[in-house]
Amino acid sequence: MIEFDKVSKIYPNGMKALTDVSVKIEQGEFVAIIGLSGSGKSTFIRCINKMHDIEAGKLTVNGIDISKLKGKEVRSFRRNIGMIFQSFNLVKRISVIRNVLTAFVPDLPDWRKFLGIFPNENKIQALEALDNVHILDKAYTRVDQLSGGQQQRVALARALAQNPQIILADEPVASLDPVTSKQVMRDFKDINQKNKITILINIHDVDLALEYCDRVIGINKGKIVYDGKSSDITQDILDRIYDNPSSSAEVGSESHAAVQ
Ligand SMILES: Nc1ncnc2c1ncn2[C@@H]1O[C@H](COP(=O)(O)OP(=O)(O)OP(=O)(O)O)[C@@H](O)[C@H]1O
Repeated sequence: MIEFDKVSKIYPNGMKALTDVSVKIEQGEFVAIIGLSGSGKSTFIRCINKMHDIEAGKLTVNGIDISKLKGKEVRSFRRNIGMIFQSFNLVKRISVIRNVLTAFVPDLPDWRKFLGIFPNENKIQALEALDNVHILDKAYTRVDQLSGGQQQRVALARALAQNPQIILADEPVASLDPVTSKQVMRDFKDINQKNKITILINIHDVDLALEYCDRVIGINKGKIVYDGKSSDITQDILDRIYDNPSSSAEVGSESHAAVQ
């Protein structure tokens, strides 16, 4: 379980990005974090894997108070958390499988790291992860020959190969076209249901959030203003989350309806 208890995050420049945030996320949930640009969505998910330290409150992950973790403990804690970025964060000039294999590097003895030789067991795990996201046929293709959607699937396979309990995804579909975005969201959903991995996604596309995620957390100026089922979201709730509702925040707005 991930538990925020009155968590506040203040950046060194004095910007209060999260204020008194309290929320619990159970193992196996699929949660969308929505809100205006700058509302604190990335900060929220990045605090969970300690990419950002918190200034007040308590943040526990599976009972561990993460503020207390140091050095090696942080690295081993992060092994349980896969991170996906909008920009994929892959090494473009090497093959898909080698990118996925990087998930195993921290556990390799130095001689293997030095020679870049992975045990067969790791190769099988990497291929299984690629199969899980329906991209096994691209295992030996160079990443720079793949489309954006395929690259995001490789990033997802790399996260899966870590065998994580939690996946944090920071705007994973923001740079993808609408059709590919849906495919990638479906992959997240499959993984969530099949492997019972907790998935938290920051997402700007409200329709995608409502279609694929079970729970929505709405953040406005660093505070949670909605936390509930996707199916309970109404236009009034979206207006509260987005202050000044724009077309992008409307459920089934024309721009999104066009892609369905
Ligand atoms: N490293 C930083 N130093 C100072 N302020 C920061 C830093 N990172 C984020 N902020 C500020 O904290 C607030 C929350 O930022 P955050 O990136 O969490 O928002 P967001 O909702 O993810 O935005 P977006 O949707 O644009 O990615 C913003 O006002 C932002 O300018």
